[in-house]
Amino acid sequence: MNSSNPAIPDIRIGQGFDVHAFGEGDHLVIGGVRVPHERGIVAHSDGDVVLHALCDAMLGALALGDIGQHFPPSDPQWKGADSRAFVRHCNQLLAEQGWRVGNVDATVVCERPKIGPHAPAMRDNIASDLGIAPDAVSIKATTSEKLGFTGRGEGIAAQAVCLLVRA
Ligand SMILES: Nc1ccn([C@@H]2O[C@H](COP(=O)(O)O)[C@@H](O)[C@H]2O)c(=O)n1
Ligand SMILES: C[C@@]1(CO)OP(=O)(O)OP(=O)(O)OC[C@H]1O
Repeated sequence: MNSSNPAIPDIRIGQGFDVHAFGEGDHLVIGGVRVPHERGIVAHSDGDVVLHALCDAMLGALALGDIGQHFPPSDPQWKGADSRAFVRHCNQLLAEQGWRVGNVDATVVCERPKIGPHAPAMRDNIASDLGIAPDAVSIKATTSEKLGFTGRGEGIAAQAVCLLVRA
């Protein structure tokens, strides 16, 4: 238990989920990695579903709202934004409240592109932005067996969970 307040446990858990539609373009940004693709992404920012799900997991762990409340899609300053900046900002919010991320586990859902070859670079990016080891960051992927919007190749989804521990 937390030595300063025995009523507050020393761990918190958060989860996040995000979806973006495919649109015009020739690449996606996933986990901070530019992945060549025959479609682009429809989004206000760079549309990085993994990092958006991660931000929501981090914010959710401390009940700090969601990504749209911190970085409103109506705000022009986030147009085309690098979502790694959102992750670093969320990490700073956690640090200010005395928390750090213990580990992250994320799953990307899409038929294509193949995520596996890019997963090590995504893990490195996230680990670097959170100041934790790459082996505390897991990136997995699955198709949806050609079912639903991801199965039809209309878009991409990601979910993430993270554990927070006292800094
Ligand atoms: N976009 C994707 C989807 C899947 N993978 C990898 O392929 C494995 C099999 O996927 P199923 O949906 O057929 O179970 C999956 O476990 C991933 O390793 C991928 O890299 N990128
Ligand atoms: C990231 C933000 C930034 O304005 O916009 P989008 O890139 O459209 O992505 P979304 O997942 O809809 O999250 C909301 C916004 O915070």
